[in-house]
Amino acid sequence: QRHKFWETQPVGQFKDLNDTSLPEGPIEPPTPISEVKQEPYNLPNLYEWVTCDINSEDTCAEVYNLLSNNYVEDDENMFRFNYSKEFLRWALHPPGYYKTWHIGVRVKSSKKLVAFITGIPARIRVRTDVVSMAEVNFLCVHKKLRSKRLAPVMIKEVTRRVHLENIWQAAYTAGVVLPTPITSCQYWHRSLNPKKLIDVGFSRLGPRMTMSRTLKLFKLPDQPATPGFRKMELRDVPAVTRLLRAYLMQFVVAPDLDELDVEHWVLPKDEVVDSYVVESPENHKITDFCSFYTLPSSILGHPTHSILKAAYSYYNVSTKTPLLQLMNDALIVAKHKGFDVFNALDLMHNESFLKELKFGPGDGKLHYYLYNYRIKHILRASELGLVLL
Ligand SMILES: CCCCCCCCCCCCCC(=O)CSCCNC(=O)CCNC(=O)[C@H](O)C(C)(C)COP(=O)(O)OP(=O)(O)OC[C@H]1O[C@@H](n2cnc3c(N)ncnc32)[C@H](O)[C@@H]1OP(=O)(O)O
Ligand SMILES: CCOC(=O)c1cnc2ccc(OC)cc2c1SCCC#N
Repeated sequence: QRHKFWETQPVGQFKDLNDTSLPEGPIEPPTPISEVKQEPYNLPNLYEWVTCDINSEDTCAEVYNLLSNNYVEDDENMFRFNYSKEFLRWALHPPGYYKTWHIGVRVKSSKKLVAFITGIPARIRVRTDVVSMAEVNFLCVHKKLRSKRLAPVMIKEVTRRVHLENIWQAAYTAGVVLPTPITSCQYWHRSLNPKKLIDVGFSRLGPRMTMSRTLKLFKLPDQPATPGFRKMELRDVPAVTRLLRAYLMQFVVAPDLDELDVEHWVLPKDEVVDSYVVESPENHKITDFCSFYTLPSSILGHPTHSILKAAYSYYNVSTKTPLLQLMNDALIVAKHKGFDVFNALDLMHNESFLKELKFGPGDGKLHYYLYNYRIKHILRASELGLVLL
């Protein structure tokens, strides 16, 4: 089908899919900063650009409300992501972030926030090439302003502002197929609170399964099984950074994280991100770690349940504890914290534990994209080491 906007962009085009003569790497060269468009793109007359300061409580609340009412819903409109304000502050303020990459659109007269898009800087390795990129996320147009070609303007504006910082590549994900995915991942879900998932209509009682049999099937121990399994602390950052850097080297695409990045992205933050290390009881070495982030969803139109508490598998490294046991401990602590479901993508080595730990496949796919960077062959999900929020 015609992608009138995406066909104009430096991204892998469907028509080039089998052309193996095209080299891997940047599609277009950088341009001199002086040649980058200095002024913002034109918006339709009623609207104006605004740079959103997420540190401002009022602005953060406006962004939260826009996303809470207008961001991504599943195909059956059962759920809508409900990123919290503290999560948004975490997601948008990594080391080296640019305020100017947090872009809103307001109605000139009412000042109502009606659209949003963000970028954050990241070093992403593609094979042996470490590239400075923007991770683009939280693209949202108010439901009342859909199908007016606002999204391409939002995308061009964030691209322009990223170019002004001499960055020429980006990484992003979407539930929709666009030109052209570098890989596609499947979501998997592990029930922690099966009764609630059945109540809301996400899960159904299996054939020949009673509710009590179902509760028993998903029951988890009260405590983790691994000796030395404990919450990650600031003092663990150097060891966890070493573990994570070594582990991510095996993937074709992965973030290049230093200690400051690990401190920001992986250190526990209440109601945002949880992380655990295994400290070997005999020599006190950190041998493994696991992490998951908190992303609730609104449950749409349900009489008694309004919020789904979902944990999302983030980065996990096992060097001594079997990954299966490490992830089962993650399920145990997530259940203990009151999550209803533990979600994971089938990237990295996740396939090795999904079925055995009673995850079920979701019906949604998550497609990964690079902007202005061609990959010769589409990757297997297991070659991907990048989790975007
Ligand atoms: C060097 C730096 C480069 C930085 C930039 C890198 C690229 C960053 C790219 C962004 C990454 C974001 C990642 C991210 O945030 C994670 S994916 C979540 C995206 N947000 C949502 O799904 C929220 C609910 N939906 C909406 O708000 C609207 O439907 C949106 C705003 C999605 C589209 O608004 P609309 O009113 O429904 O549609 P029009 O304005 O009429 O525009 C139609 C055009 O938009 C194309 N479209 C639709 N959905 C898209 C999507 N998710 N990515 C990219 N493009 C998307 C579509 O293919 C068509 O183009 P085509 O005609 O060529 O097919
Ligand atoms: C119970 C399992 O489903 C979800 O956790 C969930 C929750 N909220 C969403 C909001 C928007 C949405 O749009 C694609 C999907 C969900 C999903 S399924 C895909 C995410 C995962 N795992």
